[in-house]
Amino acid sequence: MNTHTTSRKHTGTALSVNLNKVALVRNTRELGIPSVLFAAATCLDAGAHGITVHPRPDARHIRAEDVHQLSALIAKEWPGVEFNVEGNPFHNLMDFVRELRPHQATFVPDSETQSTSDHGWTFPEDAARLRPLIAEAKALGVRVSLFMDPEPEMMAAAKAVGADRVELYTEGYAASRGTSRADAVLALYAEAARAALAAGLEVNAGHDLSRENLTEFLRAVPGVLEVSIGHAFVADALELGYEATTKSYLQCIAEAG
Ligand SMILES: CC(=O)[C@@H](O)[C@H](O)COP(=O)(O)O
Ligand SMILES: NCC(=O)COP(=O)(O)O
Repeated sequence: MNTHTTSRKHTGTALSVNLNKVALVRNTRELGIPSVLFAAATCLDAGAHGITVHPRPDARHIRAEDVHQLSALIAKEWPGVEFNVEGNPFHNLMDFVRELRPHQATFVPDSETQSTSDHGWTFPEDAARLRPLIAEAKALGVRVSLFMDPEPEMMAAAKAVGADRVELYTEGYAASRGTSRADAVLALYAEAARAALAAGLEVNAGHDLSRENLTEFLRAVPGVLEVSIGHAFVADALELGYEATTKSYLQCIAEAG
């Protein structure tokens, strides 16, 4: 592979592809397929702006060697692409931050055994223990994003502990669509984003975003710099392939204006 120097400069929201579920399928046999690296290269070739992984402590999907290999691949072949590593900073995430210094670390308050991420940080309860780890990651040159529920009143506290960004946990939005609460829930996400921006934070979003709900979300919620999408993306890629799926999600972002 040669170095891909095509500019990754873009306006609007960046698409970061989460490869957890490629690794989940791979891990069901000892054959090394589907390849996480091939998935990353193909999605990046198709125009994705970044790669996200969530190496959980039980290595149910993304393993430590995946994180190291993706970090090396992006650094060597994709200088303009962002690598976002998610995890609980009180479990295994800081080891990756210290060793690999990814562009971004997304702090997620998951327990070691929970089936998926299902809540954000809370303040003031989490502030004292988060502050030094956020400072350490930033001192290493790593942008820190805190996984947060859409709670406008929590955004100033997220800024106060040193976060650069918040990632709005969007499962609640996805689940509300088609219900009587849909408009109110989407309005809450917009209010949370405005509160984050007013506090001096940048805004990411993720969890259960899909081709069905992405454009509506980005039209309603201001200032979203990055969406990280994995489960629906990989499901779509099983039917459409990585290239067409990447281009389809980029089109959803473009249609948001
Ligand atoms: C933090 C978050 O919402 C997702 O990024 C997370 O990576 C999902 O984890 P699973 O892929 O293990 O469900
Ligand atoms: N931070 C969200 C993410 O990376 C992927 O979440 P999902 O699309 O797998 O739900």
